[in-house]
Amino acid sequence: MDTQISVIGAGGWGTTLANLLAKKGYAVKIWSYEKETVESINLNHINIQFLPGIYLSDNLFAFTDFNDVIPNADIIIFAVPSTFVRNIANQILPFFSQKKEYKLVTVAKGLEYDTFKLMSEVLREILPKNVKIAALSGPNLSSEVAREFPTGTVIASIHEEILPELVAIFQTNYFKPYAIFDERGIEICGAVKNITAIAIGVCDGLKLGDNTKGSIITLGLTEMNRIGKHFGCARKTFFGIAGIGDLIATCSSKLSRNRSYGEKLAQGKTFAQIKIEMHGMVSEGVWAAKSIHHFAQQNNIDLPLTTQIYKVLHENKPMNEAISDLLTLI
Ligand SMILES: NC(=O)c1ccc[n+]([C@@H]2O[C@H](COP(=O)([O-])OP(=O)(O)OC[C@H]3O[C@@H](n4cnc5c(N)ncnc54)[C@H](O)[C@@H]3O)[C@@H](O)[C@H]2O)c1
Ligand SMILES: O=P(O)(O)OC[C@H](O)CO
Repeated sequence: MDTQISVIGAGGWGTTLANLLAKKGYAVKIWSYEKETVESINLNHINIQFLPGIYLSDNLFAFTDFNDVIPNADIIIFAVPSTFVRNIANQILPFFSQKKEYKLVTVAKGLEYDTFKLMSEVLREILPKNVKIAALSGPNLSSEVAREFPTGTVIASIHEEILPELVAIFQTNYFKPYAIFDERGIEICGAVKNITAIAIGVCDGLKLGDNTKGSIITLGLTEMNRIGKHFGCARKTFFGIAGIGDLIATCSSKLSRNRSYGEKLAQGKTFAQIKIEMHGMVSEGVWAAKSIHHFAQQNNIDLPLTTQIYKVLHENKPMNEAISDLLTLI
């Protein structure tokens, strides 16, 4: 296993992908923002904060210094939440060698909230041309993948030639990547489904019914499609595994941080309480709702679900009112 693989970001998903590859036999290096996570992985083979309960492979080595993980890597998995992507990309920039080619796979599910840029766009803006970028997205709740539950995913890139190698690297007997070319499409799907998941969590917290949730998931899919159309994405991407597949998984799962964020909110918890309960994990949909709402306003895209969730999260609109306003708009 000569390919050198590094993962930037040791949250639930970065650690899961790193461990999947380490279990395949690659010696995987993972960079963590938190020093305690590095110690937890190296000394005890567990990521106690972000992936508790999963024993990590002896082939996984954690670091806090980019110099240990970037220069010699062939494949880099970029797994920090979208809010931190620009900052971390700027930090890793000096560590790339000019003399070799890198493949970088972005797995974050969010947009840059003030510029509306996709993560691949932010990364291409900052990183050198010898870094070829791809995106990976799908119905991939980290602790299910970590427990080897059969799961599909999609890898997409404008550099078609790198896809076969990436598919082969990630493929296991429980994780099946499909290559497609609609990189922007899968990134939009990943960001937008989180808003719907928060809405479904609100329905759960308010103890509303399955009819309500079915209506909202349908609206979420419609909105995904509308935004995607604006970005020139392929319609079939939204009806594929990274679109409706991830929408169903995230909205129906007790494990989803976005769905439980909405549920906790509807149970009357404050933003501060929820933040403490999430102990460092992120709910990307909170920022996606703001970003996509403003983007839609500026571009005259009608997104009633996103608008209502934005109002609940950022303008303190009562949740019952938001759901009933929404369903009269369907
Ligand atoms: N967890 C999942 O099931 C899952 C699955 C697919 C995709 N994703 C996506 O992967 C991305 C990474 O999320 P995650 O779930 O691995 O993380 P997480 O929510 O489990 O953990 C938060 C992460 O943010 C990092 N962090 C905190 N402050 C930071 C800072 N100032 N600078 C840099 N990093 C900082 C932490 O070190 C940690 O890695 C997100 O976009 C998420 O939507 C997550
Ligand atoms: O826990 P969530 O809500 O961030 O969702 C995780 C993954 O994106 C599900 O595919």
